[in-house]
Amino acid sequence: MHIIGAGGQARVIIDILIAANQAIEGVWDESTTIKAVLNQPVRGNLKDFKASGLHPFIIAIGNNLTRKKIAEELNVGCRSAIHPKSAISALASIGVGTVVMANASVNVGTTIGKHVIINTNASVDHDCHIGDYAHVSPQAGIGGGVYVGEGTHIGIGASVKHGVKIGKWAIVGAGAVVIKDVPDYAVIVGNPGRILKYNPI
Ligand SMILES: CC(=O)SCCNC(=O)CCNC(=O)[C@H](O)C(C)(C)COP(=O)(O)OP(=O)(O)OC[C@H]1O[C@@H](n2cnc3c(N)ncnc32)[C@H](O)[C@@H]1OP(=O)(O)O
Repeated sequence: MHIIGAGGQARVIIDILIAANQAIEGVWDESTTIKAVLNQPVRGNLKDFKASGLHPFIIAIGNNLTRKKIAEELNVGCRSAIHPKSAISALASIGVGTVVMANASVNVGTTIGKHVIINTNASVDHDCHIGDYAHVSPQAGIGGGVYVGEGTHIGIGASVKHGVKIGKWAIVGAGAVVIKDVPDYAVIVGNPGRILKYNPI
């Protein structure tokens, strides 16, 4: 697998691939100063990678919008990375380019989109929909039947009540407790969650 990105997300994904006994072929990043990540050499930038035609690859970029932009440029040959110690229902689906980290759980009937991050210890319960390019942070808990729109970031330790609908490109702040629907682009903090502002992207 080729890794696009050479930051913290790349380190985590390389660790997952090692745990899953998958070979790492190289890392690709715009930085000219980072030469290697966890002993994996940086072989070139995104343009070099595109020109190489190499695959499969995974986009190891934490920023949801940047991940989307790169995914739209490199749309063939992408794979997901699933930690062997995650618990994914056989009746759930995981999209291409999605990362599921250690001790995360995805329950029955849930659909996870493409290029999503389900971070360490996150719990996504039954019959949820997690949109493309979303990120469910460590220790976040998503109840049954929750809808999360494209590009939305659920912050670390946040809780989302069952049945809630969260719009696209929203941010649920660290530790927030979401008990009612959240509009597109809203930034939610606190318990109960309230709108702090709107995400300007
Ligand atoms: C492996 C990993 O690391 S995964 C990444 C995990 N990271 C996260 O989950 C981060 C999630 N992001 C947050 O919680 C952020 O604080 C955000 C997006 C909610 C707000 O960020 P900013 O827009 O920079 O807000 P800022 O820090 O300026 O705070 C604005 C106000 O909101 C309050 N606030 C910010 N975040 C929170 C929060 N999570 N809960 C409660 N209040 C908050 C601040 O105290 C401040 O209040 P004040 O005006 O009364 O002083």
